[in-house]
Amino acid sequence: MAEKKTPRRPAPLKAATKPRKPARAKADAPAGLDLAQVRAQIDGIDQQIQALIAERARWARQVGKAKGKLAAAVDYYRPEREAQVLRRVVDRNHGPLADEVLVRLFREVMSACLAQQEPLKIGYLGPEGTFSQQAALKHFGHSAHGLPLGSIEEVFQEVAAGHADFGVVPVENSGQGTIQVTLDMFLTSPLRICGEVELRVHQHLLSRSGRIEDIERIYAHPQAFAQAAGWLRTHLPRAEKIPVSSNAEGARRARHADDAAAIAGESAGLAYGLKRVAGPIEDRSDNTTRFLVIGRQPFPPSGNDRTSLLVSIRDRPGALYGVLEPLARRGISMSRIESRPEHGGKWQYAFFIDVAGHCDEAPLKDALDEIAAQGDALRVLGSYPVAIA
Ligand SMILES: O=C(O)C(=O)C[C@]1(C(=O)O)C=C[C@@H](O)C=C1
Repeated sequence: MAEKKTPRRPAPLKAATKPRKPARAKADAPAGLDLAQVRAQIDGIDQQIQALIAERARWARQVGKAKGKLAAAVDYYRPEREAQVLRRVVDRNHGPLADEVLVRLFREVMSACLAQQEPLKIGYLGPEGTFSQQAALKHFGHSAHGLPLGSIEEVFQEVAAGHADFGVVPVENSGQGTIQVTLDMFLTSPLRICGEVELRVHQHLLSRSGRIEDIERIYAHPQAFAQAAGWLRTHLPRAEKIPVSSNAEGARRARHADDAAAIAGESAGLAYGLKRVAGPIEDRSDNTTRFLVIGRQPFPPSGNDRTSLLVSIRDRPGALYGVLEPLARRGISMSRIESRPEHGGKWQYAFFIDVAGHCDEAPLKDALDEIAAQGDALRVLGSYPVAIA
């Protein structure tokens, strides 16, 4: 039986001594081969790839055994290790496939290897076809089991209750800024951030008939209306805009009438049988949404990490300076700072701060100790690998 085979010892990694991304690793296949000969080459390579994937899967099982008896699938998941594997994939890549294509393939391989224990359960803002679902698949691969949920709050609740192993929630969009409900959930939730996902977001106008002249009302999430505001002003200035809880929910509603349309991703169009009227229609071509992976436990450093902090500051002169100065003095770069009103008191603010590094490693660890000693309430929301491709 395939499962009983003992995996062979792997050859040492050659990548360590290899210069980074030389112009071309191998010559192209010889010219002048006919179709059958080229396909024979591909068949041979497929056979090798398949054998190697099977061998890798057997080693991944061995890793599972080496971790000892663990209670659940979530205990086998190692985001820091996955990030290291994927960074090596990017470092080794000489083309012709793009880094993000190879990363996607290797994520799927790891997703399948991990699912041998038991698939991870991932909560996200549903229904089927949302960008949150795409982000969850991008990060955890198709072997994970998706749980579409009704709201961002519900994603937090289901992860906290242990019904989902992890959740994927949007936190900011490159054009529209913060998704405030997500940040506000961290004010009361004990959950940790254990990953981030960046997703290029392309919005499309979708409808049952596919004809722009039929459209009198448009369903979409308020963020999608904002991302496509310029296009809508030019092309459909009189259409009624109806906000809904997610773009996929808009697509679900728009499938029932010819005079309705939705703004959503192509996957929502496919899920609900809608035609594309126009797209992409986002005003900014680099439209990207950043998602956070939320879970119940912290993870060790991966070698290139980011840390999200939540600081509640007592009102005094220079209070924010006192938090930022220990970071700046150690040369720790800050990628984001955001203030939100605290639930506890009027005119009290909490600061969400993203910095480079892992909270268990110098120099960030020392800076955090110094900030905590000043008496401000400091919580590490999580240290996690910087998003890859
Ligand atoms: O290295 C591990 O700890 C594994 O379990 C193996 C593996 C992999 O397929 O490479 C699978 C799942 C983990 O999330 C990380 C890596």
